[in-house]
Amino acid sequence: MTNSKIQNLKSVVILGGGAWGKALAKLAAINGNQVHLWSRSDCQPLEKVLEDKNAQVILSAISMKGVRDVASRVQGLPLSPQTIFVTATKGLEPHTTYTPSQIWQAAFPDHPVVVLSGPNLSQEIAQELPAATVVASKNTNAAQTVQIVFSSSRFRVYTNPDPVGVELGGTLKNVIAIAAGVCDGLHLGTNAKAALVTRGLTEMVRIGQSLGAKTETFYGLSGLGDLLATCNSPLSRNYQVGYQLANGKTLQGVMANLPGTAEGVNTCRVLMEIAQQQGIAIPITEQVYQLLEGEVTPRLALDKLMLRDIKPEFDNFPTEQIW
Ligand SMILES: NC(=O)C1=CN([C@@H]2O[C@H](COP(=O)(O)OP(=O)(O)OC[C@H]3O[C@@H](n4cnc5c(N)ncnc54)[C@H](O)[C@@H]3O)[C@@H](O)[C@H]2O)C=CC1
Ligand SMILES: O=C(CO)COP(=O)(O)O
Repeated sequence: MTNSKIQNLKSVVILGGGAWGKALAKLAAINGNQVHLWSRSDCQPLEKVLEDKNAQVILSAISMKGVRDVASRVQGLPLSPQTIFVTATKGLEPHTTYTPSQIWQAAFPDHPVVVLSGPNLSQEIAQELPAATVVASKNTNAAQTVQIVFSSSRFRVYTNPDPVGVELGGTLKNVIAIAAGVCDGLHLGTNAKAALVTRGLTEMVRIGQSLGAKTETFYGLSGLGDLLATCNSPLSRNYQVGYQLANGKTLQGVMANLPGTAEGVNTCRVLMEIAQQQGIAIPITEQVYQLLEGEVTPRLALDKLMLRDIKPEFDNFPTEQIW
């Protein structure tokens, strides 16, 4: 290894020993970084791990429901002021509607926070199949440091200056993936799936714009890229939720047997709060919400989407400039 490569090696602590935490730990370790994976079932307490490891990078792959709790535990610990926080969670906090990076940034206002998100089904990454992702931060140096930690011949990492957009792409697509699972579970065909995913992207952009994201980001890896991966793979837990609901299972039954976390279920509820507060039209999300609440059947949800008022494809289309 060259001297400059050795200088770039980091002490990395990964919080969360689920499917994604394990896959990311493996990616950082193959580059020679010193990696410690912590999970709440470990015998070593979090406080002891962070004191011992003197982490330069702390990455959280905790599911949404645990993020605030873990961030508060880390908050009281003595860390180097240069420590970079990376968040790989794809969810929204109920009631506050905060994204994970907003929780980490509020807990550590003087530290750089980087979002890592992209089309990254962990089982494929664990099998060492090629994939690409995005690391986004307002702090360019921090994003570049994290890019080096994870980049390899099997994992291509891009930087992006729009952390909100990157984080929301990974979060919002989970709800559309539930709808895509329903679409496939009902055998509605390729045309229906294409329409659903495309209109789903429109909803993601609308919400993203209202929350301060850049529209272009949704057409990149962390938006469209992750939407395509998750809506087309039975490896996605969110897709599985929709698929099994379409096959007559109850939400409770599906969740009881799901391997790991399907964040889209909680995200859908939070999105309904945001959309109602801000008057944003999100018809697909609304039908997913009603389905999850047991208020409609998959077939009725489909009919309600197909029979909405007819309208132009785009809001505010600049017709005179085009024709
Ligand atoms: N599995 C995947 O393919 C990918 C997952 N993600 C996201 O990463 C996050 C984690 O996903 P997975 O690892 O798949 O889920 P998982 O269900 O396999 O693991 C979740 C982890 O969070 C930990 N956790 C939950 N609450 C906690 C608390 N209060 N205190 C401490 N730890 C707590 C669990 O112990 C577990 O280690 C989710 O937000 C998911 O959307 C992102 C990209 C890919
Ligand atoms: O985010 C993911 C792929 O990028 C994982 O999707 P699921 O959480 O639906 O399994």
